[in-house]
Amino acid sequence: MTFCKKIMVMGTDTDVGKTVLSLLIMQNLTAKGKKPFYLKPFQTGCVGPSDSTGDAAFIHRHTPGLGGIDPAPSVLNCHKNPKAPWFAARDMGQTINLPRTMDQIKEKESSHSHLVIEAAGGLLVPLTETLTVADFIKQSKARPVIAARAGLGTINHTLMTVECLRARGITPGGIVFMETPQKEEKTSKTMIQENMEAVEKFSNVPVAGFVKNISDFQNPDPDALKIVECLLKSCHFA
Ligand SMILES: Nc1ncnc2c1ncn2[C@@H]1O[C@H](COP(=O)(O)OP(=O)(O)OP(=O)(O)O)[C@@H](O)[C@H]1O
Ligand SMILES: C[C@H](N)[C@H](N)CCCCCC(=O)O
Ligand SMILES: [Mg+2]
Repeated sequence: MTFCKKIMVMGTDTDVGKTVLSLLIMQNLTAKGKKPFYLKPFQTGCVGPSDSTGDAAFIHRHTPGLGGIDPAPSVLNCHKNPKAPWFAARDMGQTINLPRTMDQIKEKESSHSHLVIEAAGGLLVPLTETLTVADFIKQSKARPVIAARAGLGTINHTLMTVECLRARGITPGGIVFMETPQKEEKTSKTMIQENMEAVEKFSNVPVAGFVKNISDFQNPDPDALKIVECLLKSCHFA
């Protein structure tokens, strides 16, 4: 596998921890003296590109050196309603222009050493009436890593995501399980281990680990940073 300067943080669903995983990757690279650029090409539920509640603002708030910098250049398509990009754009009388978005990404690529790109929702979420997030990932040529929920149901969703990528000729670089705040009872350690075992065995994609609940995003647990280091190594991102 060749070294890669573009990583695509994708997920098994919306709300599975893609932004938190992107943050950990940004923090890892920044700590190594690199100057990564975060991109959120399709942000829905977006009041404006500088929106303080958006994913890009979250990344900026918690990445050393980015606090106070306007996150707007990270957001390439901003649509108000919190739904699939196809419909969020359509509600505003617009259509997502994928070729233009790809050009914008290429431009960022030429001016930054590392890009951390966060996809939208899960793999088959529509961007337009004919294109999905999977088409975007394929065209981006970025190395995909998968954020997955840690709890019950994740084996099926994660394995389907891997199959779906492979069916399109896309090779996933690694998987990280995230402890997202859940209303239901906390998932037991045993079940999390079983989930990781099943996914690794049936998918043959390296599982970097399980990121426990982070209480301070400015200072994540050293274990979380170790998992990200292992992920970046396994997918040859440097
Ligand atoms: N390891 C973790 N520790 C603490 N909170 C987490 C963790 N992972 C995710 N979360 C929280 O879970 C929620 C969903 O995570 P996140 O925003 O990263 O999901 P997402 O996949 O990026 O969603 P979207 O599809 O909207 O971009 C957020 O409130 C986030 O802060
Ligand atoms: C609004 C949300 N946070 C995401 N950005 C968009 C998620 C779209 C999910 C569509 C679906 O899978 O049904
Ligand atoms: Mg997000």
